[in-house]
Amino acid sequence: MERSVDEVLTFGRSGVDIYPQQIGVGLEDVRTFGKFLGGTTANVAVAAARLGREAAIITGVGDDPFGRYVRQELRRLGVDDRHVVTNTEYPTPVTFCEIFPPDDFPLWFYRRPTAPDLQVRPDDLDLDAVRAAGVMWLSVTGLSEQPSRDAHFTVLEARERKPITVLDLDYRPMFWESPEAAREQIAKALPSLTVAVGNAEECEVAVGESDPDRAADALLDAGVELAIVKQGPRGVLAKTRTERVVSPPIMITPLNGLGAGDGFGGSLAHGLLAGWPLERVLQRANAAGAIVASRLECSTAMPTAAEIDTLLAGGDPNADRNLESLGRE
Ligand SMILES: Nc1ncnc2c1ncn2[C@@H]1O[C@H](COP(=O)(O)OP(=O)(O)OP(=O)(O)O)[C@@H](O)[C@H]1O
Ligand SMILES: O=C(O)C[C@@H](O)[C@H](O)C(=O)CO
Repeated sequence: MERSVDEVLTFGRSGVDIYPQQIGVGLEDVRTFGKFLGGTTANVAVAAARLGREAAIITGVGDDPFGRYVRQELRRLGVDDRHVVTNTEYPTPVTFCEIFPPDDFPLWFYRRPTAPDLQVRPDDLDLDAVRAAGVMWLSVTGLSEQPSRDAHFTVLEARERKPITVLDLDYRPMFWESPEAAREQIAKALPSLTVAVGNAEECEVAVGESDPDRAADALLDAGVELAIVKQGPRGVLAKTRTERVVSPPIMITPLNGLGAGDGFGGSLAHGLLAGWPLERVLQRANAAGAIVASRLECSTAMPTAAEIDTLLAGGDPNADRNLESLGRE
């Protein structure tokens, strides 16, 4: 039976992550790579699916083997691909990274002049699905160029500020002429959102504040009901108009921090839908982010609820992982 309502519907980047299997060396010296589903919003959808949510993604893929791989992998990981648009003009993008633990993970995007996920048009959208979704999750990159920008604002209009409508402040400078250009579009979007989530640097771009408290206040002033400022290995700050919660990080040995924010995001969507107290939502999202940071890749690194429980109980959520997925040869 075809599903009609998505609990978590994301909209944005998808592609293939080609990540090195040697750690601590530049791409010029990497010998072998692994192939994984990637793209921040694809990862968030997978993270939510892994936690038991019915998740789907609006995105575009090329009419090529990597596009077929993205669809196949989305389905394998529990994400519905019925809103995925096949674009015959541009290839599915690939993304490389370099892994220099504990905190340096340069990303190399191959998606010029554009990628299918930024070519999704307002006409491609199933607005009934957009309106019905429990969580609608958008990211800032989707605002960076047309026709994706119009499609994003069409989604926001259709949602009529229905909770839970989230903007991931995810700012990747290569997609923008300047931080100011991004800030202009984010400012237009913020009044239509109920949740904004980003790290301190992204908050600086979005609202001109990198201090976590001031950034959260500025996001609330701009119209959201919940503002979350992620601070990597320093944990998170979340604010509503009546509550302020600081959630400490869960210690883990980091391998590749890329995707930690997406693991956090999928778990955040799950916890907000469950209606848990903010403190529990954040604690589990932090644990999810930490687990992803301890693994090589992004999408297939997203934890199950049992793995989050294990980490929170002081155990090792990677005890049963194979060595390759932990970046060890
Ligand atoms: N090294 C780490 N150790 C423990 N927890 C971590 C670590 N890195 C990230 N986390 C957890 O994951 C959450 C999200 O990570 P981070 O702040 O790096 O997101 P991000 O900047 O959006 O990352 P990305 O966009 O690369 O996925 C953090 O709030 C934290 O709880
Ligand atoms: O988000 C992206 O598009 C980059 C990735 O391919 C990768 O999955 C990642 O860094 C997730 O945040």
